[in-house]
Amino acid sequence: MGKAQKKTGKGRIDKYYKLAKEQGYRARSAFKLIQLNKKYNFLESARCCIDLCAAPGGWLQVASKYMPQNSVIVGVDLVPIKPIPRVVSFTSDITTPQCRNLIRGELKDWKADVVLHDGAPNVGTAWVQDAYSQSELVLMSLKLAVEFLIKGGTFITKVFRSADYNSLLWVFGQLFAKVEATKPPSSRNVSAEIFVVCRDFLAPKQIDPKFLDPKHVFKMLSSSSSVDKGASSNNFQANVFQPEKKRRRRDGYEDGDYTLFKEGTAADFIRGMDPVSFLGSVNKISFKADEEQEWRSLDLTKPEVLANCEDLKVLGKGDFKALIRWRTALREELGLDVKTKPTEELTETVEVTEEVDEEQQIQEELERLNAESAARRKRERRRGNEVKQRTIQRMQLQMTAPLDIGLEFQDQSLGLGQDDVLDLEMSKKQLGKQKTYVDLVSLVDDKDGFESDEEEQGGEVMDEDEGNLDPDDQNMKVDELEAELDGLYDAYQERLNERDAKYRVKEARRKDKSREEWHGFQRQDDDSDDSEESEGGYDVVQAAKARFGEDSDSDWGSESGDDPDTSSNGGNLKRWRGADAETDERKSKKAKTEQLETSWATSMWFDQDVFAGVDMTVSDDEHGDEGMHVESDDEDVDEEGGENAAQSEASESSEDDFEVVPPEDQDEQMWDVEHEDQDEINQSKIKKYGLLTEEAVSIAHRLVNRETTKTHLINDGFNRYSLNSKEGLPAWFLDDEGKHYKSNIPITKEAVDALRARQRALDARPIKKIAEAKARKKLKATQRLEKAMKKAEGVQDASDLSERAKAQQIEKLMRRGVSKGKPKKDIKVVVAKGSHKGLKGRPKGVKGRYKMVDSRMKKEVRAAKRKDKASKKRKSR
Ligand SMILES: C[S@@+](CC[C@H](N)C(=O)[O-])C[C@H]1O[C@@H](n2cnc3c(N)ncnc32)[C@H](O)[C@@H]1O
Repeated sequence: MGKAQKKTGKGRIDKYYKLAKEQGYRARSAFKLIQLNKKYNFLESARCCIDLCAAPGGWLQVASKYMPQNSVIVGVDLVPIKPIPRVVSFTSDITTPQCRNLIRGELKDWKADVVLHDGAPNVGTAWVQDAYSQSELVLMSLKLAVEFLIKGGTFITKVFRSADYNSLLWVFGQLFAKVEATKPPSSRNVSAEIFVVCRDFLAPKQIDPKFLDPKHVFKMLSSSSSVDKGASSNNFQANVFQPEKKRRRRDGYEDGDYTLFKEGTAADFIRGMDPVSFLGSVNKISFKADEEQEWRSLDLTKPEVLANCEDLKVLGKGDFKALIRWRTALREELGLDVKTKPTEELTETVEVTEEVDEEQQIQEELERLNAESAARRKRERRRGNEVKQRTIQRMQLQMTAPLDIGLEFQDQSLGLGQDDVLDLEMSKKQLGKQKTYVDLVSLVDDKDGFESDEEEQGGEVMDEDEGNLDPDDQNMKVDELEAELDGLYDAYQERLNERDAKYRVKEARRKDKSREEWHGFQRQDDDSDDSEESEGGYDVVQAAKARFGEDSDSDWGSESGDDPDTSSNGGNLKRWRGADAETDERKSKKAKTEQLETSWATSMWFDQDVFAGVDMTVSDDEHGDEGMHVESDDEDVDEEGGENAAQSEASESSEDDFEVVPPEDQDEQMWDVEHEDQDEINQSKIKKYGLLTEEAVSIAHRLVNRETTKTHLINDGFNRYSLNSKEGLPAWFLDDEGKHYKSNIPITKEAVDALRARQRALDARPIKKIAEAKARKKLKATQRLEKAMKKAEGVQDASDLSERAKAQQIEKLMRRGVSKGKPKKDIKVVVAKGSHKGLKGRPKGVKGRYKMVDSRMKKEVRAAKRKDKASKKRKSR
């Protein structure tokens, strides 16, 4: 595969660009004509050629090169073309009669053999030109071509594959014997352009003007595709009352209509037969005529109606309906309509006026839409509940972690492929057509007005719908919506956090306590030299070291047990011997603790609003276990358990023992009681880790240097950021405020340097793995020594040995005890080179253990390792 083409700027440079430069063509498009001519050979025999839309003149250069000497070549373009030998060029718009006259003036009564057209609307110059679509330009060039082409002549034009393409081909087919569409290799694949080569001009005596009239040629098409384009009256209706996703006018503007802003008169609206499509097609309703001015001053023309008439593109469904109601009332007032009976009766009436039918139609359509949307909401709610139930079941079966619930929940709510942002657009669609969401959305995209209304489709609130709901229902809906939005936000946060590597590590540690801290080695039995099992920890070892002094090197290993009271070797040994039984107990406790943690996390999770209303049965046992969790003797768990216990205790006591009393003083609400214990937490953190932020260190420096006082600091604490009530504010808002709405405490260079120095000191510590390896080594040494001592005791007690023999044996044992274990046997590595490769048997001159290696083997070993690693990775996924 070749290199991908760059798309922008100089990146557009490609083979043909370079070739054009080399060969002196003004545009790379010259090669398109060269290639077309190579295929159809129309230039060599041509005596007269007209190039429409010819600037900068690449095609003219080609024509001049390939056409016979003394042939006539005329080029026209909106922009001036630099002179080219043998070419006459002028500046004109090919859609104007002036251009036609200029060509006529140049050719006199000559006819052209070839008419070329490579035009494209000049996007970005004059907007009217922009709007003039390519297809219309093609039709205009055809109009000139049929006027100037000789019978049997060739017309070559560029068209874009669009909705108009077939219509154009049909017209070409009426005027030329052979019509072929082709894409020369130099035309970029990414471009939708295609060249149509029309040969053998039929030169009919009479050409039906409709063939060259864009209104006529593209009419069929627009009517056939009107459903798509949203241009038919039906669709306008749909646009107003059931806005569909806005479709851009990719096919260009409507015939003869090149403006975006349209004004309609009130008379048209009132007297017209299709008020709904009228509303969908204009931007403003004006009151200019005398009659309209009178309507304006009528009582039934309320100020809201007038305001609505000012800009229809910003109206919602309710506003449109108000306008329709106004129209009906006015028509009745003017005597254009008779007052109609209720809908049920109307259905039985056969002779109803057309307008009444229409109103009724709208009414029915609206009712149908309301019913549909209600059913859809219900379906969605049911589906949502099913998913929640399923997730809870899976949770109970421990098939999923609380985090997964968020993801599933978010998946089903946000839809697929929307995980980069908190997508309000999707959420509001998913969450139904609720008023709250409109409020939310209006914050975001109100500017788009009608367009956004259309794009939001069902998202627009059915004002009357809401009006029909009783307030309780509405409140419930709003609560539901808010809860779901909260859930979505949580899931979004979850997702953000999960992308954060630090958070992932934290989570992994939280879930797997064994990863959090290394707890040293667990004593298995005396002979075991497997060091994988661990209990104790480097930190504990260090602490023990600190407690018993650095000099007792051989002792500290034995101190690594959990019980600090056990200070002697003997005591530890006893502990270790009893460790088997204890380990089982500990394991079961640990498992229980983990289970408890999960259940705590689960209950926390299900405490969220979003699960309100879902029937969840959590067994009492699980709750009851929380107490145990607190009592767990595991150090780390204890810490968390303490917190959890405190929390659960607080919540329990608040539920059982206290009655919640609404605050008497409004001011009290201003205080952030939720984080009352934050100071304590901060203090304990500072005690444990020291000051951690530049701000804190800066303040500390200032205090030490007497640049500030405690009172000052307290006074500074009362600022505009400190007394904000957080009551009732959504979580996403508070999060955002937490990030940005806070005072900036100045930091000093010294503070930053101090923190950096501390960090460097921390980094300079031996890494955990080294510490672990050292500790392992020491543990083994201690084990060996103990073993030796035990054996020595046995030797000492032996009665059949002389004192001398005993002494010798004990010495030997002790030597073995303090030695570094069995020395590793030396294995010689013999590299098999040249003729030795692949030879079996001991190589000459090599004594002892040996291993033959060669380069092939090295590669194979490496490959095997690679494969092993890859398969491990796959398995772990
Ligand atoms: C792709 S360029 C033509 C390149 C030309 N074939 C060449 O090889 O140098 C399209 C040209 O169409 C011209 N054009 C667009 N609309 C026109 C119009 N209404 N009348 C005349 N020229 C027009 C633009 O000015 C532009 O120069």
